[in-house]
Amino acid sequence: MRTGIATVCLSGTLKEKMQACAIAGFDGIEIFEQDLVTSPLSPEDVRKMAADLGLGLDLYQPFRDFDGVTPDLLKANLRRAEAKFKLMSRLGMDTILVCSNVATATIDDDGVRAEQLAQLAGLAGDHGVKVAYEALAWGKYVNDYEHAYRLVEMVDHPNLGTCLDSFHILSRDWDTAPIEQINPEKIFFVQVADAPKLSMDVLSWSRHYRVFPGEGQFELAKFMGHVVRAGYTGPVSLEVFNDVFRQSDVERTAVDAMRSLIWLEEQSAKWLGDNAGTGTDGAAAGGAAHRRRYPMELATLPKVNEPAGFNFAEVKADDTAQLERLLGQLGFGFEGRHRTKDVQLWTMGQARVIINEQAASHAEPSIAALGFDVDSPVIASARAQQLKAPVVARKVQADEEVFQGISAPDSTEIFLCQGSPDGTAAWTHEFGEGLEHARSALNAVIDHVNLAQPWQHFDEAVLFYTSALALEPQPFAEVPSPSGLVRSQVMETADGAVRLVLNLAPVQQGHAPKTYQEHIAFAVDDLVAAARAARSRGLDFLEIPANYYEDLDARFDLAPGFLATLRELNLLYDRDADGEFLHFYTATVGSVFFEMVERRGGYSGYGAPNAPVRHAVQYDSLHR
Ligand SMILES: O=C(O)c1ccc(O)c(O)c1
Ligand SMILES: [Mg+2]
Repeated sequence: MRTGIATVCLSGTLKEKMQACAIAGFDGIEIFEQDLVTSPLSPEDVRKMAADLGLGLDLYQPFRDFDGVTPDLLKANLRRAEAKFKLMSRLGMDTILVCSNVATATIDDDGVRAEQLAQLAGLAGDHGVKVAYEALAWGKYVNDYEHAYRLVEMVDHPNLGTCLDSFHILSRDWDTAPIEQINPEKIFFVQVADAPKLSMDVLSWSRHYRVFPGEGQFELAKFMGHVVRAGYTGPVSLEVFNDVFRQSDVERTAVDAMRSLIWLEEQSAKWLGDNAGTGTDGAAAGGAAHRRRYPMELATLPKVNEPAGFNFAEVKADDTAQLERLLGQLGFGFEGRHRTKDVQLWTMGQARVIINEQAASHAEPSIAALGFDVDSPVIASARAQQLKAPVVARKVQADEEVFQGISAPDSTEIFLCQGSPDGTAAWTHEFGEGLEHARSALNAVIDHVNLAQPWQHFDEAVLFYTSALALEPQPFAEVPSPSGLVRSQVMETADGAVRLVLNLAPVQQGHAPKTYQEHIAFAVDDLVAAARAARSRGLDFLEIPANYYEDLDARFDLAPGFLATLRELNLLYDRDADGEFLHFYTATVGSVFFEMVERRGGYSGYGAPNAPVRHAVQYDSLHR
């Protein structure tokens, strides 16, 4: 698959964008006109720079408001087009994108449009240029890709084809199957963008909220599957208008973009494999053995299953005393220090927490690393590296388990660990030599981990966990807090064994105390007993206001004794059709706090209705 990206996706100058695209490994780029017009580089400079960087200049765009106009306007439009064709020859480019008219069209007649597009194609032919006509979702008369293709067929000129843009097609819910009926020679270009499903006007949605494939909710593998089945072999190019990406670090965004295409390529191949025999090549029915080969080559990745569970969580601090005290009060047992490193192991059943003492001096406690149980750490690591995840190096001694580590977008270190059927971890014997192990009596597992994401890396994180770790993004929620709305995105495995909650913290204001916090939640069988035991050990609970319990009673009509227990122990409660959820939070140390939960029945949520209470109490304790 030939990969591409439009310069409009990125921040910086044209030169910076081109360099970042080359570093990220793109085959080619689309030059967005604004980037050239505002550049000090001459077209010849750009042409040379692209050649030096090994980047193809695959598309010049956009050329707007051409078709369906009065004769006067047509003349002016042809003159404008000719100037661009001449410019393209200086750039060494041969394909221009012409979008359907959104502003100046006054004649809604396919005959007239075809006639005008024929004149454009003729002129383009004189200059060796190919015109890719794209239906914008908000085009005045042409806003459907099938309509755009009908016009291309009517004109029937070798220099006129169509551009398929996944956003314009999927935002309007157009059926993608008919793409397979398009003559592949008439598909001059394919653009891909994902987006969250929002209900708003399509132009604003397109100009601000597009994201890279895997970061939104569009069925892009299916879209691409139809494109591949049509027989298209040209560039598959990202065109993502996004307010965040346009102001983020250009090299990093380019890598995020490349990751999305590598992942999309794999997912498209998978879709084709899973849907063999369902398309126009149905004659080949019979499944993978008879799978037809398509002219576009799709690369795949090392395959991984979703992780089976958390192997460990690691918190890091300069002064670890508070963390040790909290874990002890929760019921964790100290399993000793590592034989060669300054780290401690604390366990409660299968919940393993490492306290890392190697933090920079004065560093506040924070979540530093997560370990996941995978089938094969080597294969999972190979996959992550092919998806351009940065590798984390950790020193190990000869006889110690080697962890395969990658760095998540928020810098949390992710370790791919060898899972075991009974949930134990082989590396624990490296801790506490000669120590009488103070095993905790409680049976517990890590239930979920909640990580605060920097605003500029939120979408990148969703793609990272989706593509590298096979976690599934759930529809995101917005949780009100005193410092703003917190966007909350659950990423989890189908069986719920791994649950990660990504929170987009409100932007920090001035010198206000750090309001975003992260936590690790442990699931136990009997939360009330665990809370009583923790209280007897002096645990500092997050104190829940009385108003909360009145509201809870109004909503759920709880037995008075049960309500009194919840109130007495600062427990929170939720219930849905599947079951019940009880939980409590500890006070925060640095940016970390802990949660203990009990899931009853098939409850699979996170107590989302209680999240605003937690945010408000935490805010209050920071501002007291
Ligand atoms: O928003 C636009 O105007 C615009 C321009 C060119 C494109 O290819 C596109 O998809 C959208
Ligand atoms: Mg487009």
